[in-house]
Amino acid sequence: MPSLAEEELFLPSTPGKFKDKSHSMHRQFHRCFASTSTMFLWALFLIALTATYLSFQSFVDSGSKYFSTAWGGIHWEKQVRTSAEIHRHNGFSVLVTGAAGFVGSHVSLALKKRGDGVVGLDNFNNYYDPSLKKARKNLLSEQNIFIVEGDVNDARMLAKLFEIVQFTHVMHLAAQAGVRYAMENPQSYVHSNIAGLVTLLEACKNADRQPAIVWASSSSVYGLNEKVPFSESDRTDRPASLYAATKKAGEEITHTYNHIYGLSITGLRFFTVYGPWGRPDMAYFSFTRNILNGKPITVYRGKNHVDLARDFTYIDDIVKGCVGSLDTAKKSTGSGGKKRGPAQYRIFNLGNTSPVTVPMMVNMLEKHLKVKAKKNVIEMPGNGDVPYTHANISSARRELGYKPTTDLQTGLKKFVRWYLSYYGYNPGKSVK
Ligand SMILES: O=C(O)[C@H]1O[C@H](OP(=O)(O)OP(=O)(O)OC[C@H]2O[C@@H](n3ccc(=O)[nH]c3=O)[C@H](O)[C@@H]2O)[C@H](O)[C@@H](O)[C@H]1O
Repeated sequence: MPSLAEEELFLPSTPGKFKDKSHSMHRQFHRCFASTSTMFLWALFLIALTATYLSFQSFVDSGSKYFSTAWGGIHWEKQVRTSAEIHRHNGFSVLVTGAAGFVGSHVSLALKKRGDGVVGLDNFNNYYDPSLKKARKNLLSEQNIFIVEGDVNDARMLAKLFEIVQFTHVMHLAAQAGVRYAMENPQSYVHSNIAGLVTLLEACKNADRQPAIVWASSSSVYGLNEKVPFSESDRTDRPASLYAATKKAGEEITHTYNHIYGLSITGLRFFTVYGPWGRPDMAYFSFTRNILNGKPITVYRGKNHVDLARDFTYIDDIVKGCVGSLDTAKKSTGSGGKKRGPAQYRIFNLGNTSPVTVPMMVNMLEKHLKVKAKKNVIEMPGNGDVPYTHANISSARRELGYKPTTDLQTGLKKFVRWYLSYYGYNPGKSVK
């Protein structure tokens, strides 16, 4: 029997009307039944809702599988195969990720020129003007280098590429670059530099002939290290930006894949790479644009009015370092996900070994552009920047034959010449 309190709960809300007890119990049963079935229906509804949400999530997560029609098909496979063809004795077939990027496009052209097979991969994202990436793509296409449009997070697409081509090497340059942008869009760094790296390493480790991997780390891993010049054995456990932290994480992640699966790994710590076809987000590039447009530039300065300095490194020198790394990389030892012996693991600084202050760099630009800059000098905001970089390159010199030959003055002259030929002297034209 229901208690009074329970009974009261089921009393009709309309007061003043008499109901006999059996009638009331019958109604209670009905109400009880009705409420149980309502709850059941609600539960069903919630389950259906959760299932719909989860399947939508996985649909979105594997977005490129469903949204991208940019890869696959007989014609696409033929383009990949043709692009990967080797045209020299003992040549390589290299998958270059980030091939429509600054360093990626230069490295791809250098490899193709000497007869290696090159297949590019790029997601053409809009971190900076995608039309510049398309222009680089056209440049590569003129040299018969095909760039697959896709993301390194797309495991199915990578598996397909490895099924079509037995890559001897992977030059992994796809990344979310930029030190300060990490505060605006932290997730993009995790997506490309961590998740994307792992997806790529998984594909490499599963390949039946595992490729040797050379990939782009960064000088930013030295973070708050004060010992100069920076040597590969220096501390790298105090990153100053999320960008640096993801690159440092990349070094640890590649180490585990080397250790567990026998992948041959070479990590290259690039020092502020600049030159023709460069990245519009970098200071030398955006300063050039602003100076030509008569707009002010913001020059950061360190504590106590100390100028910031960078070991600016010219693109052609970096390309030589990349190619030298590929040439000296030993084979991976595993196959199909199984390690068969210890594999090579290396890290090199690729810098210029002669830091130049940012105001000096601006002076050089003014000279080449023949225009005076309008400078706003402000104290460096706490946005991930480090005051000074300087590479010790003795390891790269010894093991890769790396020897930078272009000083900043000469390199900026070449950059300005390219900039003017590409954009024209066109004040008012905006470059993203
Ligand atoms: O070696 C690296 O690992 C990194 O190099 C590059 O980073 P950075 O060395 O920071 O280059 P970059 O932005 O050109 O700033 C140059 C200088 O100008 C100063 N700077 C910058 C912007 C500005 O508006 N004003 C200014 O003074 C700024 O404070 C700095 O002192 C790559 O972008 C990065 O992807 C990564 O590869």
